[in-house]
Amino acid sequence: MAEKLTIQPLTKEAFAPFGSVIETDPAAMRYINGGTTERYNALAVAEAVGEDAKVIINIFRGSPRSFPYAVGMMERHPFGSQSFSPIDNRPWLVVVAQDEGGKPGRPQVFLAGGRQGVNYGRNVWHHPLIAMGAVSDFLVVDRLGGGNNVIEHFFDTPFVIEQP
Ligand SMILES: NC(=O)N[C@@H](O)C(=O)O
Ligand code: NI
Repeated sequence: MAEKLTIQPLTKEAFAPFGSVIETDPAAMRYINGGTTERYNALAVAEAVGEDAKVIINIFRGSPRSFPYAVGMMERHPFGSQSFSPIDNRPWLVVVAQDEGGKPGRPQVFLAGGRQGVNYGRNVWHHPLIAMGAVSDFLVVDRLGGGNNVIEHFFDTPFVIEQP
């Protein structure tokens, strides 16, 4: 029987074990350009290590997932971080897990607002992009380089996310 996963709101504090939240945090803001621009500074740090490693900027166009949704696998990127920032101002889901002996533990699900992005730290277990409601574009900053940068784990029994 698939275990149901609860959904919690995405906050900087709750997400801290997994990475950073990319949002207009007043604590990170300073005025630049003669006061015409608010700079929300250093919300996350992109990391790229290993052979020929580069930080790259991408757009992912995610098709909406249908619910109830089965979380059957998680992945991690050993050579770099990976960030997702929504372009279409639509809520989406972030699914992460702590590492337990080299495998993901019980997934944790966060509901991200349309103006909230995340940066998964290097090697953090996460589920691939889960867009909701309509085809949604995300600005993605991650790593290009040598070696295999994706490790996947498939659960013996999927977990399930009911309709958010
Ligand atoms: N495959 C790919 O680049 N995407 C995944 O890493 C993901 O987290 O969506
Ligand atoms: Ni990924």
